[in-house]
Amino acid sequence: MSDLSSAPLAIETRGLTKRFGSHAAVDGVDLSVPRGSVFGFLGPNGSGKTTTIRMLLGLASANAGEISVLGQRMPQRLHDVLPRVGALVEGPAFYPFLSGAANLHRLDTADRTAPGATRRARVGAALDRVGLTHAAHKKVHAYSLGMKQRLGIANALLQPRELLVLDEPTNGLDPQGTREVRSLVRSLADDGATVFVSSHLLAEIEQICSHAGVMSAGSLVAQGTLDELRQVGQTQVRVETPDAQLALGVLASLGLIPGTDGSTVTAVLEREILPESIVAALVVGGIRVRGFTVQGMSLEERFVELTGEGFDIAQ
Ligand SMILES: Nc1ncnc2c1ncn2[C@@H]1O[C@H](COP(=O)(O)OP(=O)(O)OP(=O)(O)O)[C@@H](O)[C@H]1O
Repeated sequence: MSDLSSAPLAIETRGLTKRFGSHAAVDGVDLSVPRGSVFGFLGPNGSGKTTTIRMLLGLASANAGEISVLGQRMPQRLHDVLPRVGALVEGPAFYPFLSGAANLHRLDTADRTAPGATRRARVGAALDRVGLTHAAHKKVHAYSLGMKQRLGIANALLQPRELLVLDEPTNGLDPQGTREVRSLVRSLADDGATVFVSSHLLAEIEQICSHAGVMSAGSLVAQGTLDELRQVGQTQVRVETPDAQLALGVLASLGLIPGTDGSTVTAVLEREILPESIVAALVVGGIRVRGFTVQGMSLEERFVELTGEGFDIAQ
């Protein structure tokens, strides 16, 4: 990558690194987030997602590496870039005894790039966008967590944004709040913004994202479209048979490394071996085949393989 600042990507990093003492919380990360994508930034707790996001937004400095956001170098072009970016990181601080609308007015007033003349209309539109018009004049302490989170997103939407960066927007929400925030994220992308959303929930990423990047212990271990991420995984063959021990022998004789739980024999399919030749060998070997399937890895299996950790797939 010769000139990072001319990249047609919404976010691009090269060798991005952040150390806390001797510990690299983010370690040589090369992110490529296409414009118009909903990019899921996935990883277990502590894998470096928030630290990366803070560097992207100029909230933390990097020890090494380069960052480009909307084609501009960060943090050098911070003041040009930030007005084009809406962010929800660690939840904005709302005054509990002010209404949702009053809080947004206050936050918009504090933003020197926000035109005062259109403030009232923009606050109304942002509340409408996140479905909070009915609660605009309710005090924030009476909001549910999901409503507070949506108010945080409304804050990010007070001005038209090309990029939205949302750090774990459904964290701590009940299933209803989670559904509300998810469908909001999906609809934000429909408006044409690039959405960069972090999560430790695989199901969430599968439901709302077009692309994903996977963090593990500070490193970006994979990124691409969801389909690309599925395809790089291994393909497995699965034979259901009462002759499991014999089938193990047949598969092994073909050069595969099979395993069995008693009635099912599985093996990772090597590229040079065709499924039909496995079926033929089983038949020739007199194996009674009750079922034969060839399946790619699910995203879940792929991510567990990549990170070496189980993911929360709930919700
Ligand atoms: N200010 C800090 N000082 C020291 N260590 C830190 C600091 N901030 C983060 N870390 C460490 O850096 C690592 C990555 O943390 P980070 O918050 O970026 O992970 P994460 O993937 O966002 O996880 P989570 O979802 O739990 O926030 C962790 O080991 C964390 O303890």
